[in-house]
Amino acid sequence: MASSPVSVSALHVPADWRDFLALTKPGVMRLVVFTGLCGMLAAPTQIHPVLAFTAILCIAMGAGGAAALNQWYEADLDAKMKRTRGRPLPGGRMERQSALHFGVGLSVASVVLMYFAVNLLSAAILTASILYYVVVYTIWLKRRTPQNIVIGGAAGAFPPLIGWAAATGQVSLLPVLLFALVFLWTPPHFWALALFVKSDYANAGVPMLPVVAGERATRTQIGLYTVPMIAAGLAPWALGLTGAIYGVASLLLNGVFGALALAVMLRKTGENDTMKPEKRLFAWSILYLFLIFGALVADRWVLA
Ligand code: HEM
Ligand SMILES: CC(C)=CCC/C(C)=C/CC/C(C)=C/COP(=O)(O)OP(=O)(O)O
Repeated sequence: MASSPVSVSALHVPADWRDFLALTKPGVMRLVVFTGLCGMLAAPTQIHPVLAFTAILCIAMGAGGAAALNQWYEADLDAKMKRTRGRPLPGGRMERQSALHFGVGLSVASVVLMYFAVNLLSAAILTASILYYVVVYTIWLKRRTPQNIVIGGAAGAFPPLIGWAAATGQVSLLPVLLFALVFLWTPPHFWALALFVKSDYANAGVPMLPVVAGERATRTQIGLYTVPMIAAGLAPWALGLTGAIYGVASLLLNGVFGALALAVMLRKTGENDTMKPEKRLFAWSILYLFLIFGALVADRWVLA
């Protein structure tokens, strides 16, 4: 595996537990873990609480380990971006080797524990998502193509499938629709952010869509992905796989998402633009996913 060229500041402060925690990207991973938990709770079987806890712990460890490996590989990029230059590696608080050992250790432990404590299928999908994030997205696509997050984004869509597979030992239509929802949600989620941190990616030479194809094309793509995302969000209800709680929540949440995405799509950026609609869409994308997965679980448990 090729390692990336690194130019980080000289080590000055030794890493402590906070730096290892930061390597797991806890802000992003709480939603990843939440979608995994909801996938598990929406399944039509009741998993033993100890097994459920173990499976969620494994998803958190796997996602955290993959995030550490992502930062091990791209410490050079992180050092060039305002948003990421304070991370433990570019900040000079940790050796790359430590991040590598931590990332590999957590990832391997998560899969082994999932296999022995839960089941083969959930361990296999967890392995696929870790490899997908680290190898397909981080190492292969991120520096090469503006489609990096469309193809690579599948990594973040696996957790609901993992949760479902942990509870049932199999995969069916509903978790596949949840996979599709997160997969189609990722482009509007990320490109809304990329529009207002465009210069960071340009400085680091990362070919994100607004840098390579421009703002206009990015706004159009946000709109184009939002349409099938809304369809995937409504499908569990439209196909009769969920009840009225999910149906009503999904209509409302997708309606707001559609309106905010349309506002971003139709806009032209002016001088000294504060990018409020883009920031609003990005913030809403996160709340949206928490709420729609929460509604799925409420639907299953309240109407049960
Ligand atoms: C390739 C796909 C994705 C890319 C490139 C991406 C990129 C980003 C970036 C750059 C940020 C802002 C910086 C940060 O807090 O780290 C962010 C924030 C966030 N992302 Fe994503 N994201 C992707 C997929 C996902 C997925 C699948 C989830 C969850 C299911 C997710 C959940 C979040 C959350 C919760 C935040 C806010 C973090 C906080 O408040 O600290 N993202 N994303
Ligand atoms: C179970 C399992 C392995 C789940 C993986 C979850 C996953 C792939 C999440 C992707 C979200 C994420 C951290 C994107 C950041 O992109 P980036 O790395 O380009 O962001 P950066 O610029 O902040 O480093």
